[in-house]
Amino acid sequence: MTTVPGLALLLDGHESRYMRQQRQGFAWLRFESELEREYNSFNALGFRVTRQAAMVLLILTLLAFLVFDLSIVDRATDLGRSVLITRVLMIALAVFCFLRLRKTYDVEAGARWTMLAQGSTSIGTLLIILLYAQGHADFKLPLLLDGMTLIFITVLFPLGYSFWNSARMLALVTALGWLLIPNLVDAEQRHDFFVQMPFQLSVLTALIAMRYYQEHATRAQFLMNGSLQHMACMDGLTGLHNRRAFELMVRQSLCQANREHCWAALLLVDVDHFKKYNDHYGHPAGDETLKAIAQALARVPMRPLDLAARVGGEEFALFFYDVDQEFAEKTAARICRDVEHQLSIPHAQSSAAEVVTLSIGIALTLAGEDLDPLYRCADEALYQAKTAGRNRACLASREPA
Ligand SMILES: Nc1nc2c(ncn2[C@@H]2O[C@H](COP(=O)(O)OP(=O)(O)OP(=O)(O)O)[C@@H](O)[C@H]2O)c(=O)[nH]1
Repeated sequence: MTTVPGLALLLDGHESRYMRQQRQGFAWLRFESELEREYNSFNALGFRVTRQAAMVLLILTLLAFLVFDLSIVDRATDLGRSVLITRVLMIALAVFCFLRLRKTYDVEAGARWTMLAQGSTSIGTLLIILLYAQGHADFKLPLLLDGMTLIFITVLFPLGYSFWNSARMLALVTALGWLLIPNLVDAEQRHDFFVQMPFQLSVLTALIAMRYYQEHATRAQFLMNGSLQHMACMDGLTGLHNRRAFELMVRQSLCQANREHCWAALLLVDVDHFKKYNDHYGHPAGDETLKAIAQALARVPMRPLDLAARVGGEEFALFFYDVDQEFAEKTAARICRDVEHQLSIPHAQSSAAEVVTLSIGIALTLAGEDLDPLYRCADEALYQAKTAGRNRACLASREPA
């Protein structure tokens, strides 16, 4: 599988796991474990409607067979009764599967359910094939295998089972079918059956090959979607979240903070005298400095809802969930210190220090607050930090709600 050159170029240095998987290839139709789980839920959602439609079709077909059987089968005989009982059981199983499919949205439950569904599909398929052969034997009809092929198409395509699972199921069902059918039919039908076997084998191989390419294409589409989504949320220069993704995630976290009655802090971080830095050292050096600062900032958020993002040219933002004023002030002071003393990037034109420094505006949430007023407050605090001499953090003074 080749990667799309344009995307690879854009993601230079910040390769997403989707792009990495695309580069590594997936000829065996398997991704690394976390991505595989994500793909399974993507696939399950994609096939939800077709699976349900296939089950409805199956139920209707079985009902039609039942009506047909009721008109031709002699209910007084053991065979007649067993045919009807089997049909009713198959309809009950199909209805049960259909109801389960309607309920199963989440993948964890789906994974447990898939094994049961695949097991019953295999048994159901084999039963249908054997009943079909038995029926042909009883009524002395020529034994055609296209019915079997139709069932295989259903197993391979609309049910959305993975390539490997459907290939295993079909291999097992075909082997058992080929083993058992010759014992159910008479010599003439057995002859028909053996004549048709090579044809059926080639049809089956072609179907499985088609399923392989279909799954490969679905996986490629999944990786492409993931890459594009990743790119839409990521800043190309630094690899941090971009402003759009940051705002989206912070808004969600603020809703959660309101529900859980906890505090959150927004830190707006701005590089001091960056225009002078660019003018003096050149734009490429400016880019390298932004990357180094971004790397330092990316190490600060430690918990799942904490975030670091690049929200403007030389402006970054940090969000911390469920923290207090002391944490926010200490963290901001530590960031300023680390960039000044540990990164220690020379800045001959700065009035704040001899190295690149940061100014930070801190704002803590008030109850029920949205991002916009919080952002404005952090921006005002940042302005205070700038006017107070830069290379420092200022906390926005706020009225409690
Ligand atoms: N190298 C580089 N420079 C950028 C990038 N984005 C924005 N800038 C520069 O960042 C500079 C920001 O300058 P100003 O907004 O005047 O702020 P400043 O010079 O940092 O001054 P203070 O913020 O007041 O300390 C501009 O010169 C922009 O060209 C970028 O991606 N790479």
